[in-house]
Amino acid sequence: MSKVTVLGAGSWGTALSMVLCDNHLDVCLWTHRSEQKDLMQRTKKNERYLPNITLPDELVIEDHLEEAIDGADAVVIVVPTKAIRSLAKRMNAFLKHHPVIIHASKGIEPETHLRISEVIGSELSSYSADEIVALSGPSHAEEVGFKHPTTITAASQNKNNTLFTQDLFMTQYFRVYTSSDIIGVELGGALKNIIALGAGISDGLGYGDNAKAALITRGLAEITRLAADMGANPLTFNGLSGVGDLIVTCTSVHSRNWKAGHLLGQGYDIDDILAQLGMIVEGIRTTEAVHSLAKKQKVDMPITDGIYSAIFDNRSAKEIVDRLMARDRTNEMDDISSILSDRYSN
Ligand SMILES: NC(=O)C1=CN([C@@H]2O[C@H](COP(=O)(O)OP(=O)(O)OC[C@H]3O[C@@H](n4cnc5c(N)ncnc54)[C@H](O)[C@@H]3O)[C@@H](O)[C@H]2O)C=CC1
Ligand SMILES: O=C(CO)COP(=O)(O)O
Repeated sequence: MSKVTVLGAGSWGTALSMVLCDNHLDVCLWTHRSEQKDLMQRTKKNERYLPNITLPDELVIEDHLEEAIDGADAVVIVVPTKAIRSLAKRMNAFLKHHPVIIHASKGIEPETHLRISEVIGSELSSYSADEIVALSGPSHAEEVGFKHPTTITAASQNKNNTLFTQDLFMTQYFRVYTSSDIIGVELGGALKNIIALGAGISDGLGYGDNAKAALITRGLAEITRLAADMGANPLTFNGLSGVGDLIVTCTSVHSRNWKAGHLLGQGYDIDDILAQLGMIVEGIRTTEAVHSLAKKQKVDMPITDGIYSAIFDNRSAKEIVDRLMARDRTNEMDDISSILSDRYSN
């Protein structure tokens, strides 16, 4: 039986551990807080991050990193992206063997503009980013915890590792597709959080479905534009980790990014919002990263610019929407035509 270790006992790490347990794997869930380990062991619940779900008896909870990864055939990293680099650094000191490394976190490092697989690959001395697998798609932990049908994509340059990951996670209620476009899959998962903040802002301002559909559609156009510029296949954005994740995050009551945007739209202060939610809102850090990345790449991202102004320059949500609506007139298909002609002109 394969041993799979999940690093990060938040909502997503816990839900993914349960999927792996359903596949009768030997699953170890690691938390960096010993009090959380004790509580989860005692109550068989992860009350703070995934309430109302009972953890399987066979799930092993661990708080020692070295013991958690010892002998694992696969290690699944699911911590907030701000903790990825330091965790990978710690892992590097303990890794004596070569498990398949999978990550399910969604973001971009603001200081380097690196994707998560690139950050992990840069810290693990015996790995390259090309062999890391990203698992990403429309998948709220709360629904996976209830075993509601969910689809997701496992992406890597290493085909064997994507197929291995598909085997590990595929269950009756959790369907895993594979892809070789890890750039598109990782960027889709990261960038949709910015647009979800925007969808929340729009709802918080009391605007309706027309405004939200506009944000989702024009948001898709601008995140596809940046991703294609970074080397992604634009068609990946028609898939689960593109439009699929955009829809679920912009429209679901479970989304922390949507919730944070909703409160911003209602006029609350960002620090108060984060304290109130008590869970990671990746879109904030990703907005910071993408604001500077888009400037560097000279890619036009008006919605991202607006969200950045609302969060980091204290501009009112209403002013941001007015500014977006008053932009120069344009042809709807201009950007997608130029992406396709750049990609297929040679
Ligand atoms: N919650 C969800 O439905 C989904 C989340 N994700 C992604 O998964 C990643 C993790 O998110 P969640 O589990 O939702 O977060 P969460 O906010 O539910 O939990 C975060 C967890 O990370 C732990 N943590 C914080 N700093 C840490 C550190 N330095 N070292 C180790 N552990 C640390 C916390 O103790 C907590 O257990 C994020 O990048 C998120 O975008 C992806 C898909 C679905
Ligand atoms: O990525 C997610 C669903 O696919 C989770 O989104 P939130 O982080 O906004 O809750």
